[in-house]
Amino acid sequence: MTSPTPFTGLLAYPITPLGADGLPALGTLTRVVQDAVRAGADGVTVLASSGAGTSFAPEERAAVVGAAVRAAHDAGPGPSGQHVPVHVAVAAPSTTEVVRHAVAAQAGGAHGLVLTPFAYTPLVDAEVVALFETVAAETDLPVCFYNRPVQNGYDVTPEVLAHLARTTRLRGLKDPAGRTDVGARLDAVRAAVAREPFAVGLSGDLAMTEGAFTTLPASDAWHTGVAALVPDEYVVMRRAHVDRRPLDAVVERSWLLALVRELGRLRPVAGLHALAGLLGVPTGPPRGPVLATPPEQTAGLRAVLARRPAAVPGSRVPSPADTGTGTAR
Ligand SMILES: N[C@@H](CC=O)C(=O)O
Repeated sequence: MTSPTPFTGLLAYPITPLGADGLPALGTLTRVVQDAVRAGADGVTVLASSGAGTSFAPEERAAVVGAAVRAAHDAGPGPSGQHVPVHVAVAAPSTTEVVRHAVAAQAGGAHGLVLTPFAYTPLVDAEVVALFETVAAETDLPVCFYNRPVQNGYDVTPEVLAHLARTTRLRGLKDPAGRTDVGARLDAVRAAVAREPFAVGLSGDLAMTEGAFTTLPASDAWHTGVAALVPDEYVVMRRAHVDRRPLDAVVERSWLLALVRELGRLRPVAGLHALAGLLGVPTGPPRGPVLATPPEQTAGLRAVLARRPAAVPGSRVPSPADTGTGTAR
């Protein structure tokens, strides 16, 4: 990373818990966000894919953003000694709607935006650039590019990132950790954005957990939905990865690997809701068309949870090594 950005460190992406009425359960969300912050997460992103952001109406999104911002603030300072930032994912099928979400997020106290280009037909560079530049003209918030090449049919190039880092407040990338030649990709992005404040981050729990102590290259950030539900173990793994202390992390890493492999057998968001329920975080199933995980498919998750390490000593103690990569908010 070339200089401070808020998209740095371990960034937890909570589900949006739902009540029996099908509406966002703000008390439960508050608890999830506070647990993640107190465990040592460096930031929180609501309403992304784990949080099923595109399934909520504007007033529901505003309530989620407000609850998350309050929760993160009330949880006290994070590892950097300052309150952790809350980012809001603002994907929508039209630029008008993205801008509306972005403006609302800023009004609701968000500290950053996470934006993935979203369309039925894969977009081209000029359309993506126009989208990000339009958002930048309407809000002051820093933006993280959420790159989803498989799902969106668009894979952002280092050149487009460099352009946007110059012309907008693009300050980060969330890129798949499982892509081929991820190390070369990160190097190419870093070289392209070297003149701007920019955090090069990864996502994909399986690739990150499998590779954390072997092939996974160093990155400024990990973006993860699983970390929002089991933050203690994730904080330990991230810090061990950053500090290159593999032996300290082996218990948590082994357990997380088993957990993410089980989650990989389930549908993505529904699997996180099932995990939440098993962890005592009350939530209904995600909104349709996503279906709830059938109870008979949760045996593997139950077995992994039964083997959860009893305690994660020291996981709530801030590590200068993790914040020393330039985090500043
Ligand atoms: N891709 C996830 C975060 C990483 O696990 C999301 O958008 O919620």
